[in-house]
Amino acid sequence: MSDTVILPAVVRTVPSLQTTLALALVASLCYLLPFFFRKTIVDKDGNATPPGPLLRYPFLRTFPELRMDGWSKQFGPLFSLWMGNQLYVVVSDIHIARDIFVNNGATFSSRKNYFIKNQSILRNRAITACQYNDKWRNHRRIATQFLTPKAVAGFANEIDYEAHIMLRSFYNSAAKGVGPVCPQHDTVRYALNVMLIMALGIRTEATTHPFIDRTLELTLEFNDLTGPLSNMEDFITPLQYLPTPLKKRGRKLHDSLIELYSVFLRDVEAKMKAGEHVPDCLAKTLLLTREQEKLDWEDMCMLLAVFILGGVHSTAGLIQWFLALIPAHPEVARRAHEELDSVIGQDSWPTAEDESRLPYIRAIIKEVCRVHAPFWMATPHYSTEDFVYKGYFIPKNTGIILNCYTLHHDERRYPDAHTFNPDRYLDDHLSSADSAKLGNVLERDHWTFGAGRRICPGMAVAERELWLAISRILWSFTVHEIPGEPISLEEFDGQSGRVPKPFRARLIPRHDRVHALLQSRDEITL
Ligand code: HEM
Repeated sequence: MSDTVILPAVVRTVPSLQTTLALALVASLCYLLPFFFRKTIVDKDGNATPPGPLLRYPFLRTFPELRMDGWSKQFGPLFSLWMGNQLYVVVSDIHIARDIFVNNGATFSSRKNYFIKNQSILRNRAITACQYNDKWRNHRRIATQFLTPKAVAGFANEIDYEAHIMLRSFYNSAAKGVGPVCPQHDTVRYALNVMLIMALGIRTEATTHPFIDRTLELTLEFNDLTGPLSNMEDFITPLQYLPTPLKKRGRKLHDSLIELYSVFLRDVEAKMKAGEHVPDCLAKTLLLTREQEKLDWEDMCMLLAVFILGGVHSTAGLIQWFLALIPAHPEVARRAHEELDSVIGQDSWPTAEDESRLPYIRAIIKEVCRVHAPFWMATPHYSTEDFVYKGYFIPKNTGIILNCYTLHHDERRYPDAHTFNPDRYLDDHLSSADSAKLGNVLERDHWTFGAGRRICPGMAVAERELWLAISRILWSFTVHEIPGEPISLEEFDGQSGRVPKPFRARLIPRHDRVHALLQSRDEITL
């Protein structure tokens, strides 16, 4: 008998090494590709999510609005975008914006629970990080008591005074028009003081006050950690379990915010207990109503913090944009000066009440807001139900982006949109807050303050600050570039909230009354 072993048939069918590797590769690709490529979701009636780019972009952080603008032209005014595991729908048309954000606000007014911004830093507080729930309603109502036009009018003297002090500081630091002015610090201090007065009943009485630097440090850190589309950690869940540097910074920022605002809150509390006078401000209201409103200590600190985080760089940035733009537009400055000289004259300067008499200056401010909206994609909203819009499926838990950049450069609404041209607003007599309520969305001035139920509650105070600052700068000075120091009109990339790159300018007093008027008030302590 032969010793030959006959192998069973099954052994002969074992795949070769190459085949095994190929199969493993296909299996891995099947598993991995969905992490890199878009997925179209279809509802039970066959409606699919809007079209959009093929790849997923969890890293889209620098100037995402320019990418969005390109995609809106490629895929249409309602397109979708995947950031890692998160689907976004991007709205780039004003009619769709009204339908989604305003008419269907019940579905599109929540916020994504971002890991860094909402869970780590703000801990679902500070209004902006609250989901669409009773807590958000409650916190927004409490803050709004200080932000309605009527409430803001109650702070008229204080805001007027802070505008005066900012102008005086420009004048003094410019050595009466001879030297250069670097407007960053004074504009930020102006907006900061207005927020501090409303939130805490205090102001920084010196330009070198350490609180200015500390607040700015924390605000810039917040801006850096919380882009409008946010971070990889928000879109790639496993990263949340790793000790990433961003995670550490987020936690540290949370602790720093609580620590800083606790000091102020305790101070107000101590004064109230001691029976000392505390001016009406948010902190006082919070302490008086904390039980009735069911507020914990972190709720109160974060409500105070959001006045500074939301209301300082946004407003200051727009004033800086105005100062950066105006030297390049002498014709605009000339017409503004003509209007001021004929309506106000040189014996006094513009007040809040003069706004309706100075339509060209109001138009300049609206145009600055349009051309340099600090939040080009507002703050994305989040859907809480499945929704079908004109045959497109928008699933529950989709991020909704208001693409302000594209809306503000729509040639049908803003002819010659890339040109700075205040004339386009000459017939617009409304405040931005009133304009946002217009039934005809084509007449809304701009979308810089967002839309729908989440629209910026700080509009009235921001508009008053912008008005007093810009009308008075125009009344007091002509603004010039310094020879050899061209002012860059490039956006400076704070992740959330764009300001110009730091620059210097010359502010030359326009007439003899400027000196006397600016020196007529001194710094005070509150
Ligand atoms: C020119 C200055 C300002 C600009 C351009 C601005 C812009 C915005 C934008 C775009 C949003 C998001 C809106 C949306 O989700 O649709 C927002 C929200 C918010 N803003 Fe402002 N803002 C400014 C000033 C202020 C001021 C002075 C405050 C003062 C407290 C403030 C407080 C807030 C708050 C609390 C939210 C969150 C609202 C919510 O989620 O319900 N903002 N702002």
